[in-house]
Amino acid sequence: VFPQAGCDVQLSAATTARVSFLYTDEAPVAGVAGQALPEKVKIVEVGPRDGLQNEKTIVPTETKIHLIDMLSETGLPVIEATSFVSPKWVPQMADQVEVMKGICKKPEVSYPVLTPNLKGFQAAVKAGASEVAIFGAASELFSKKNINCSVDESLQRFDEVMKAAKEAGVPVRGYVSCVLGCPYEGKVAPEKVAHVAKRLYAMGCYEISLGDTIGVGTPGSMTLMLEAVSREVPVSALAVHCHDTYGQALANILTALQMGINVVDSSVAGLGGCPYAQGASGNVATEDVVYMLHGLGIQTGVDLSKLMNAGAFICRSLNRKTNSKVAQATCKL
Ligand SMILES: CC(C)(COP(=O)([O-])OP(=O)([O-])OC[C@H]1O[C@@H](n2cnc3c(N)ncnc32)[C@H](O)[C@@H]1OP(=O)([O-])[O-])[C@@H](O)C(=O)NCCC(=O)NCCSC(=O)C[C@@](C)(O)CC(=O)[O-]
Repeated sequence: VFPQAGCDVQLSAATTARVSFLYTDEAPVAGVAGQALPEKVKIVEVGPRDGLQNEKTIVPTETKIHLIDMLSETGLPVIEATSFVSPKWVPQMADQVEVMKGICKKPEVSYPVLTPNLKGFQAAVKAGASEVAIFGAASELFSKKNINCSVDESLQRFDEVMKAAKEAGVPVRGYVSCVLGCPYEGKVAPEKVAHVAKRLYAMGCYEISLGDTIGVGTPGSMTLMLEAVSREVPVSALAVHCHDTYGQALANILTALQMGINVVDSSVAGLGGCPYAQGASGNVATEDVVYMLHGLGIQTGVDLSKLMNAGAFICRSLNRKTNSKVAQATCKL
């Protein structure tokens, strides 16, 4: 029977034997169709922020803290913890200070937070954040809806954040949303994405995460977009951030890996969606990304079993089913 709200993955010995292939990272495959793949991939877990920001009911702060603490035990190197945005715009993130102060930070894990402007940056640093992310868009209308300013105005605001971050020695990641489509403008030209990515990189962002905010991309559009962006920003500084609305996220990620990208954003249990992109489903599930990468013989450092327990915990807490295919399959075995 499929449980209503996730399932616990404390497997019996017999079941473990049947599903042990799920946990191996010793698969021999080094490439697909002759394409070189990276040996290691850095996974940026965005569940506590991107995953929860769209929840209609306010998730208790203790639940958020417990989720982050569970994720910290999985071997994930980066866990985006919360965002320092206006509580009027995203009420779910209003407890950002309590979350930052409540989590047990592990020295080997980074806990970046979103900061749309200088006010957010200053509050984040005060709350103990040692890494932040700024978030722009390749689409004018999305920029307006999401952060209430044009793309150019947003870049000016980010410049202020970058200057303050440089002074404080805080590394900054940059997001570009709507890289493969916009909920308000439709198709987005790869050149627009490349332009914003280039500006963020030139400002000093150490990594640019390319967001398929509404999950409409395919390996074809992903290839064209990455070709354009990689003419302006080194591939080694790019990450992909795929929502799975059309079920294309894993295929798109594999395409990105084949093009030399080795940083992938994902969300435990596939939680999430963007409050300013109606109908977009969550990020690709971290469990599914880890399963695919380990199956390709690519190291992530992530313990899939512990990750699935974190996914089961948050699904139980939110009283919903997991969106991870791997977690669903394991529950059925
Ligand atoms: C950017 C603003 C603040 C502009 O919002 P605004 O209304 O234009 O800002 P403002 O400067 O005019 O200020 C209005 C009020 O907000 C306050 N304020 C101003 N800044 C802050 C701040 N940092 N923290 C707390 N409060 C703030 C400010 O103090 C003032 O308060 P009041 O005087 O009315 O009481 C607003 O639009 C906002 O918070 N937007 C956040 C939207 C958001 O979080 N979206 C989701 C994240 S992006 C995403 O999910 C995509 C991504 C990253 O995952 C990648 C992908 O999938 O594509």
